Amino acid sequence: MRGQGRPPERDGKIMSPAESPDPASTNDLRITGFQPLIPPGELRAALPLDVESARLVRESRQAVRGVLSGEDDRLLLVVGPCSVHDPVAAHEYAQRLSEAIAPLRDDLCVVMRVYFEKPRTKLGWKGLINDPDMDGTHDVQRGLRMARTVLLDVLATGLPVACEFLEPTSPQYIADTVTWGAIGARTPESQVHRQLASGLSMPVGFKNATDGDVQPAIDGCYTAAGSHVFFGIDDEGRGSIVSTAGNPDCHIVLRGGRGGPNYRSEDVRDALGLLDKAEMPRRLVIDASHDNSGKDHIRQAAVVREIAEQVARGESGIAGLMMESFLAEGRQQPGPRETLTYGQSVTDACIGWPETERLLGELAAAVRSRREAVRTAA
Ligand SMILES: O=C[C@H](O)[C@H](O)COP(=O)(O)O
Ligand SMILES: C=C(OP(=O)(O)O)C(=O)O
Repeated sequence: MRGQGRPPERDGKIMSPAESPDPASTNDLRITGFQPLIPPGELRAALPLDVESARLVRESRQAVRGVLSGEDDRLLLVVGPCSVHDPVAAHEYAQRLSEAIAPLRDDLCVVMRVYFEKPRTKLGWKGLINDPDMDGTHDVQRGLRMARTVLLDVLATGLPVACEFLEPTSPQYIADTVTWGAIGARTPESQVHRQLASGLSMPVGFKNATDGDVQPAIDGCYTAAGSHVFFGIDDEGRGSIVSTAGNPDCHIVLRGGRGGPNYRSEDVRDALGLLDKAEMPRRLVIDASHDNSGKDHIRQAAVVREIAEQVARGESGIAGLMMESFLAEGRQQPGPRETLTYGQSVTDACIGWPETERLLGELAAAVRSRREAVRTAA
């Protein structure tokens, strides 16, 4: 590690070269700290998935697979806050959503967005796991515990959950609770994330890249379907060589790009054409948020309605839809929890609850119309 002898210590912690420069050292010169992380198996044992929730995860993964393959003619709906920053508000949202979708289950296969890892365009709050107190103290151990507690709590309301996976080792701590995973728009081309997806136990959506290019997402699905060998950690937290079997349940997600949106029927047709060329199933998910709505929650609701119209007209390539929704509409700057508006996003602007409820009903109606359109055409 360092030049000669024992590395210097302060308060029982090994000091990094950045804290105690050693002119002879060539290593870790810009690392300012290492803190041991709880082993994944230990966190899972401390906050276990109960039998009922494990059944929910298994069955909902199977349901999502059915919708993605087209065997199940419902619409997959991944809906919830852009990010979770307040476990209490996340719980209230989950309870409301769980009640609201009960009568719509024949038409919608709903998974709640419970996102803890936020990829940033430049700088910004990186989510509850990375900085649970939103104040730069980065208590990651606490963040992991809080995240897992929220996941178990949402499952207890009867709702399956969706997460984006960003840190390559974080799934070891939480993925057993997750029904649908996302590889976000900043990472579909990343080999690390493609390898990661190849070992995940749930269906995974690869987003198109931030420039709007859909091909990296298609290549991501293809790559993740294969087996891989890469660096990771095991349940004890030991650095490991990880081997995976490959994930056959990957699909693309259209989320718009710098050049504009890609949710319209001509964009869907183009994307399905690319899937044909890649000899992949003609099924995709559309995210109504992000560059499909310019991160404007009012526009997002209009985009959801335009996608619902395509579904109602019989577009069978649209397997699912993503929507960012929370209790209060809009967004606010992250900050100390007690200063924030309850139930409002601290990342992207979200559709508020009353509009969300209306959209759920409209989407279910669109699915019923699609069923009818398909029957009539047959
Ligand atoms: O979904 C959330 C955001 O779109 C994503 O984290 C990027 O946010 P940023 O562009 O504000 O950094
Ligand atoms: C970051 C997200 O989306 P995207 O990767 O499409 O920007 C998200 O859904 O939280």
